[in-house]
This record gives sequence, structure tokens and C-alpha cells, in this order.
Amino acid sequence: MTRADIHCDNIQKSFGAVETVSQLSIVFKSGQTTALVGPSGCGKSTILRMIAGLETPDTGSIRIGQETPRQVARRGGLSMAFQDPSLLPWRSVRSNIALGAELARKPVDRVDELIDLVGLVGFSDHRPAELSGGMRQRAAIARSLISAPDVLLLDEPFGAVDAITRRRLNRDLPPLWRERKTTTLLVTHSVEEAVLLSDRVIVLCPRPARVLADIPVDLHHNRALPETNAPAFRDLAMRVLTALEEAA
Ligand SMILES: Nc1ncnc2c1ncn2[C@@H]1O[C@H](COP(=O)(O)OP(=O)(O)OP(=O)(O)O)[C@@H](O)[C@H]1O
Repeated sequence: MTRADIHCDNIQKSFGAVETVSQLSIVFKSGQTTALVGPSGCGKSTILRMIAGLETPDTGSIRIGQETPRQVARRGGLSMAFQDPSLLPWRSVRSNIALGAELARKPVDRVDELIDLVGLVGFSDHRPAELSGGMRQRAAIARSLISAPDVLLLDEPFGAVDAITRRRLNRDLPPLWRERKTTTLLVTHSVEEAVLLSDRVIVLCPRPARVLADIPVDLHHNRALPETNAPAFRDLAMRVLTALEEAA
């Protein structure tokens, strides 16, 4: 077993009387990008938060290699960009991004490169309050990348990002994950984005979350972004959509 395989073994999680995740067993392979899709409220974010060590399963266990999520987080091996980017309001964009490396005790040497990657050149000295929602999300994406984590957890990271920038990030981020062999989990409501960015799409059923379909995506052989109008792409997107309709 390689170090960053994520093993979820029979995990269950309730909030009061609401069972959110039930008997979920799944392995996320090291170096792969997996998209999690499913109806709203089915428990996707809860799964990511448990893998991040921010919530604890009531029963079952999560291991990342031989470590617990909290151990991986503590040594700076895990980072996240969530829907609601929690940037420190008193720090500039540059300093918020640098924080991702500082907390992981890694070198703060690629801030400008990442500011460029997420299209925030010219805004590096701005405070979060001076940015749009989409710009804040992009700063959070850059912060999640600066520590070159083993595990990257992305929860609707492009939700507020404009279409052109989203397209550019869709093109530029996957090669970075592949080059670094990052184990990436991506929660998204976009079927196209799930197929475009990932090696595997997991479709979850309505709460409590269980795996309804596990669809491998084998469109990334030549490392270029797949053609979204190619028949193979459309077939996969249709398989995901059909499973989602079944879930609903
Ligand atoms: N901290 C919490 N306290 C109480 N209930 C919670 C908490 N976190 C999540 N829930 C409940 O668990 C269920 C699943 O929530 P979760 O955010 O994981 O779903 P989701 O699939 O990510 O939803 P969406 O696609 O709408 O973002 C919901 O019913 C939600 O109200």
C-alpha cells in the first residue's frame, strides 16, 4: 500500500437524529483524482470533512496510508479549498497564500507563480474584503496548492469562479496534481467538470451517503484536457448523469 491511499472503512456519521453517512467503505488511490457527485445534502462535504480530520466518524475508521487524517494534517500533508474560503481578513492575498506553506512548515517560495496560476496578479496586496467571492475562492485554491500536499480536498472550489477563469483552472490544475501525484478528492455539482478533471467518478445516493456508482474515467492518457464533445467524453458524462438520476 502506498502512503497516501485513503481508506474509509465502514464509516458512519450522524448529526443528532440525521444519519448522514452510512457504512461507507471506499479506497481512494494514491495519486488519483476522484470526483464525488450526488444530490444536494447527501453527505459529500461531511465525507471530505472527515477525511480532513475536521469531523470524526461515529463508527468505522479513516486511514491515509498508515496515518490518521489528523496526523497527516498535522505534518502538513493535507490541504483543502472549500466552498466558503476561510481567508484571514487581516492578511493580504499574498500572505494568506503563504500561510498554507507556513502552517505546513514548507518553503514559501512559489507564491507569485500560484498568484499567476489562479489569475490574481495585481491583487496580491489586497485584503479578502477587497476581493469578489470568486477571487477569494481562487486565493483559497492557491493557498491549498502552495504546500504541495499529498492529499488535496476540494469542495466545490470553483462555485463562484467566472466561466473563463474556471475553464483556465480546469485546464491548468489537473497537470499540476498529476505531476505531483497528489491524491485529490473533488466535490462538484458539475457532471462535465467531474469527468473532465478526474480519473474516477463516485456517484453517491441521497443521505445517508453510500456509493451508487463507481465510474473509471480513462480519458487522460495523453495528459491533455479531454475533448468535451468527443463521443467517449459524452458517453461517460451520460453514465454519470444516468446514475445521478437514479440517485434522485
Ligand atoms: N455540523 C453539522 N451539524 C448538523 N448537521 C449537519 C452538519 N454538517 C452536515 N449536516 C447535515 O448533514 C447532511 C449532509 O450535509 P453535507 O454538507 O455533507 O451534504 P452535501 O452533499 O455536501 O450537500 P451540498 O451538495 O448541498 O453541498 C445535511 O442534512 C446537513 O444538514
